[in-house]
Amino acid sequence: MAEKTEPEKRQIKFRSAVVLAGGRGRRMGMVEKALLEFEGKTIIERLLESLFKVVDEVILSVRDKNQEKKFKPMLEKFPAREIRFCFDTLEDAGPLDGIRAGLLESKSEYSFICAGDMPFVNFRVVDLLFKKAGGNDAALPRWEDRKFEPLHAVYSKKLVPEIEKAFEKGRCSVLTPVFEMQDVIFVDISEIREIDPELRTFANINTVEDMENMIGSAVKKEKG
Ligand SMILES: Nc1nc2c(ncn2[C@@H]2O[C@H](COP(=O)(O)OP(=O)(O)OP(=O)(O)O)[C@@H](O)[C@H]2O)c(=O)[nH]1
Ligand SMILES: [Mg+2]
Repeated sequence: MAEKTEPEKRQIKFRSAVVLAGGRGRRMGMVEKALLEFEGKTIIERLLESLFKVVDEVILSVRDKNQEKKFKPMLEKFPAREIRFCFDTLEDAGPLDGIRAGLLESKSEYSFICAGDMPFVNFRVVDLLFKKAGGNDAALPRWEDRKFEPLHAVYSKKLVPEIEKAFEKGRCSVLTPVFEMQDVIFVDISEIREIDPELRTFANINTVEDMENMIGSAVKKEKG
């Protein structure tokens, strides 16, 4: 994989987002995490409100029709927006199968892909990732210790054939196909920190404790 530092500037005109929601929420006791509510709003509503500031359509990547039914009522809050569902083809294969379904459903060459348990995704960071991805294969946030945020990144449809190859080899890790692409742009966390100093954009809710901490910090912010 070649690392590019100077991205070719090509503007992406139509932008899509794929929100992954097909997980089982095992660490939280099998709850529908995206539909968890705090301060009168669900995580998914917060996420969609932010995303629609910078994308033209959102695809909700769910397991199956049964799960779709649970999310349908929420769509009424976004009557003027283009929101569609896509469905997994494998059972419990994890986010990579949801990403494949989302990219295939997407009308755009480029999609921002994120987890549905991220209530504070920052639209300015999403905008930055789209700008970096234009003309390349992906824009992926990279931490100082070289860890990545593959579930908060922009990908082109070129990822789909790489996902197919990964599955053929029995690999389900999201990063496996990403690193097979040629032109992946890395966006250093320091650049994202300039937009979102506390990096709340990456916060995701995996446990009851995460949820309690998030509510606690929201209450503190209100008081302070
Ligand atoms: N479409 C789809 N999305 C998935 C699948 N597995 C996980 N995801 C989503 O990928 C994101 C990151 O996964 P996790 O944070 O581990 O969520 P989870 O799988 O529900 O939680 P745990 O069961 O506790 O690991 C979440 O938004 C999940 O909904 C899957 O098989 N299909
Ligand atoms: Mg998570």
